[in-house]
Amino acid sequence: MHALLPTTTALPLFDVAASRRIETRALARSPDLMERAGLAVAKLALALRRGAGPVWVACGPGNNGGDGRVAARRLAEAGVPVHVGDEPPTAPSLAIDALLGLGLNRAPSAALQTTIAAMQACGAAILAVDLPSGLLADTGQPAGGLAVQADHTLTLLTLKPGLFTGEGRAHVGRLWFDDLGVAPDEAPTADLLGPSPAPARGATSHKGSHGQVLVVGGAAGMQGAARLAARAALACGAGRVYVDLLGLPAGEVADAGRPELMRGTLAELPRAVGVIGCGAGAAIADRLPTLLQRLPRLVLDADALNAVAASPALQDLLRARPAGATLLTPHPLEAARLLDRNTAAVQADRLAAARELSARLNCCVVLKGSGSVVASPAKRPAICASGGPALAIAGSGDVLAGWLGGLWAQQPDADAHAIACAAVDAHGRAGEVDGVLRAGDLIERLAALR
Ligand SMILES: NC(=O)C1=CN([C@@H]2O[C@H](COP(=O)(O)OP(=O)(O)OC[C@H]3O[C@@H](n4cnc5c(N)ncnc54)[C@H](O)[C@@H]3O)[C@@H](O)[C@H]2O)[C@@H](O)CC1
Ligand SMILES: Nc1ncnc2c1ncn2[C@@H]1O[C@H](COP(=O)(O)OP(=O)(O)O)[C@@H](O)[C@H]1O
Repeated sequence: MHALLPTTTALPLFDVAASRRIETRALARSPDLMERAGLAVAKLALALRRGAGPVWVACGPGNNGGDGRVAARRLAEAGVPVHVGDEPPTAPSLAIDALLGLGLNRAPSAALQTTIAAMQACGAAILAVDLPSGLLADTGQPAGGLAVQADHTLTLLTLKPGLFTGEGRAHVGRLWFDDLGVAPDEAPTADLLGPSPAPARGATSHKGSHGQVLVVGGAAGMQGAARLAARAALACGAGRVYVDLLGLPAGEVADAGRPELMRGTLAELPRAVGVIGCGAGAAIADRLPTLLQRLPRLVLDADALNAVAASPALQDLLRARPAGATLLTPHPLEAARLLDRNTAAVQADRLAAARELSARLNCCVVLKGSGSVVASPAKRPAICASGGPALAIAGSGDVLAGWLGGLWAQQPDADAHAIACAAVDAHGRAGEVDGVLRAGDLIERLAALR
């Protein structure tokens, strides 16, 4: 058993169906899995309980409750006062949520809701067994809108996608993992991202070795977005970064605060990585057909995505591009527009939405938000484990778009999926601070962690 985050390596994720298959095969070899699960819960409970009061174990009707009952027995054997039941004891030293795990298949019943509310109000920390009760393991959504908000979750046997995306991070608290001694024996449903190495910079390299980025955006009044993207690409290590600012005459300086940035256009830079759409406004729609047909590698964000959503012709152009050459970075509302549905429907199953969009448009898709999802046609999707609410700021998406472009410029042989996985993880790690960041500070943190 160990605390899981931050992870230093990529890890496999398994949805409910895959977890059940792995569990079934493991049970045939080792029928004592529930004993192991309960023992692991008891050990963690011993470390987490505060004070001399009883450990309250709330057990549900299935095997999740079975884990809880084993944990209660083990704690009692260790001399700890234990209370098993739906109502809290006086002054509990810890509450163990063993109501519902993988078997959750509907909104918690009224009786379970009462127990969940009592647990939430009992004054002790909550340790959830496998999953916070009420949280759907595949999507990270609370079934029927209600799920335990745990202080700790000890997940068992497999890591499930819903612990990391959707509302998962708001419910799991600190995440612990015990594989119960079982090595997964099938391919994962998705990968949990770990850090990727920064692109190498050879001793004799020069700026021409590190690629070019062309940021197209910045309509009148929105130049900041394009400049943030350009500054991020520069900080990432791209050799030369140019901006085509739609709202500024060509002779005007690219960015007075960053003299390293240059003005440029598609005609001058036919091999650059395009970062298109940051602060671009509606004018980008007319530019997109040429950009989509000419630039070999493209990152589309913000207004470029809205233009694509509104135009079947642009969608056809996207589909016609080679595999691995295009990266889309929608937030949930932009993804909803692209999929012609509402934001809640996208959030209800983020993995599925990202996969569907990537298949429809033949692109790598980064569906942003807590637990960003990276999906590409014919590839296993990935979920970002890093990041937090400090990233919920204006311009943080522009910084991501620029970082993606900067990374891709330096790694011309990498496909969109690999670039997306590396950049999204780095962006998240740079955003792990208390309080809030400003987008400019985020760029500096990204550069420092590079
Ligand atoms: N089978 C095994 O040996 C192992 C099972 N494990 C545990 O078993 C859990 C899965 O067990 P189960 O498949 O029995 O599933 P659960 O215990 O999660 O829940 C299934 C039961 O809850 C009921 N239920 C589902 N949703 C409900 C709702 N919203 N309101 C009220 N009742 C609801 C179902 O009708 C069923 O009776 C895992 O999460 C894990 O904790 C682990 O111990 C690992 C080994
Ligand atoms: N609570 C959060 N946890 C993790 N990442 C977050 C959170 N809120 C925002 N982010 C990340 O911050 C970025 C915000 O992008 P976006 O919504 O496009 O912002 P903007 O348009 O202001 O640049 C995305 O990469 C998103 O995943």
